[in-house]
Amino acid sequence: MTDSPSESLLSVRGLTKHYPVTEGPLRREVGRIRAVDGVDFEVERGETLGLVGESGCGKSTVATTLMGLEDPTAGRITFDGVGVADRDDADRREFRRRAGMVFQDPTSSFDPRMTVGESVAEPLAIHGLDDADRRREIVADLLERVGLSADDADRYPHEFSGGQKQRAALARSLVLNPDLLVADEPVSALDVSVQAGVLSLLDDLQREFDLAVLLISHDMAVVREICDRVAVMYLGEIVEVGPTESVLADPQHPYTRALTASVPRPDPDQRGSGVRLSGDVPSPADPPSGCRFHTRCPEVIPPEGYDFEQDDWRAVMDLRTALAADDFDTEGVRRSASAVRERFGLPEELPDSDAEAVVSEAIDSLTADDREAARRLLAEEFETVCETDPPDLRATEVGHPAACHLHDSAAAESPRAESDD
Ligand SMILES: Nc1ncnc2c1ncn2[C@@H]1O[C@H](COP(=O)(O)OP(=O)(O)OP(=O)(O)O)[C@@H](O)[C@H]1O
Repeated sequence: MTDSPSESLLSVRGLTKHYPVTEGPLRREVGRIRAVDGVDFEVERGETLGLVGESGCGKSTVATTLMGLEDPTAGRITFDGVGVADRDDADRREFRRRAGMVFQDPTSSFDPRMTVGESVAEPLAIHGLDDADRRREIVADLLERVGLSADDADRYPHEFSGGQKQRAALARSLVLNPDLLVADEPVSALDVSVQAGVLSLLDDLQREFDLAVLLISHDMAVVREICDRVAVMYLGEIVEVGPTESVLADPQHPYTRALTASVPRPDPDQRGSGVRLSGDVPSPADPPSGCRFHTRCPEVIPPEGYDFEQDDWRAVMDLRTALAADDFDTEGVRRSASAVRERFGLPEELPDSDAEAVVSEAIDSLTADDREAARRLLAEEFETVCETDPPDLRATEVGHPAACHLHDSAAAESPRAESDD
C-alpha cells in the first residue's frame, strides 16, 4: 500500500510516546512521562537529518519508536510510502533490512562470544544468505570500507578499541545495504581523539551507499559536521527545523540560540557567548504550560503594560517558576527581601515603578511566609503569552520554521529581548 510514490523515504507525523507512571500493587496510572509529544519530520532519500537537543528531550525515544523497538502511543510513521503499522510480517522484515541502526555504546552491538566477522555477518544469515563464503567476502569488503582490515573478522570484540568497535558496528548496520541508517549518539561514548574519524567515516559511508541518515546527538558541533538539515528538540517537541547552515547561522528559537552559543563559529562577531539557560530541564511528566521552554528561556516575552529589562524579567520568571515548584527555601531566603532579590538576580529596585510595586508586594508576602499569595500576585500581574499559548512550528522571516512567540506578529511589535546573541 503506497501512499504516494513521490513521498520522502521516512515521514513521521504526530509521533507521540508517553510512558505511564503507575502506583500501587494494581499499577494504577497516576501520570504520564511525555517523552515524545507530537513530532513531525521527514528524512529524504540520501540526506542526513540531525536530531539535536539536551539529554532527556526524547531523541532516543523517537529512534526506538520509529525503528519499531517500541510501539508509539500515537502518530503515523511512513517508510517509502508505506505506513509502518500497516505492514504485515514480511513487510516488517523488509523494513528491518532497509533501516539499520547504530547505538551510542558499540559494545551493545556485539556478542562477546562471537568473532566480529560472525557478528557483522549475522544479519545476512538471518535474512537468508546461506552461502558462508559469500558472507565472508561481504564482511571482509565491509570491514575494509570502514577502515578496518579483512583479518579483523576473526578477532573478538574485546580486542577492539571503542572507535574500532563503532566502525565494526557501522559495518554491521550496513551489511544488508539499507536505505536508512539511524545513528543514536554514535560518537559520544568514544574518546574525543577518535570521534572526528568515526564521524567523517559516517559521512563518507552516507555518500558511498547513498544512505539517508537520522543522526541523533546532544552536540550541535557533531550535527554541524555532517548534517544537511537539523531538527531541534526540547521536552518532546521539535522547536526548530531547517538546513543546518541556516539554523546555525540564524537560529530562530531561543533554545537553538542557546545550543549554538557553545559551538565555535568561523566569524567571531557572530559568536553567541554568554547565553545562559536558567534552571534544569523540567520533568517530561509535568511539562510547563504554553511554550515548554518558557521556564528557562533567556528571551521570554515580558507582559504587556510593563517595561522590563530582559534580564530583570527573566529574574522575575525564575522567581515565579521557583514559587510554583516550591523548591527555593533551602537557603533561608524567605527571611529577607534582599536575600530573595539576590538569589534571583533582581535589582534592589526595578526601573519600572509599577513593576517594582508588584514585585515588592510579592516579596513582602513571601517573607511573611505567604508563598501562595506571592505566587498568585505575580501570576496574575505578569502573565506572558509564552506560558499561556503553545507556539506552532511555522515559517519565520528567514524561511525555516520555528515554534516561538517572538515570531507572532503581535509579539514582533513588542521590544525584542536584549539577550547577548
Ligand atoms: N522506558 C521508559 N520508561 C519511562 N520513562 C522513559 C523510558 N524511556 C525513556 N523515558 C523518559 O523519557 C524521556 C526521554 O528520554 P530519551 O532517552 O528519549 O531522551 P534523550 O533525548 O534520548 O536523552 P539521552 O540522550 O539522555 O538518552 C526521559 O525523561 C526519560 O527518562
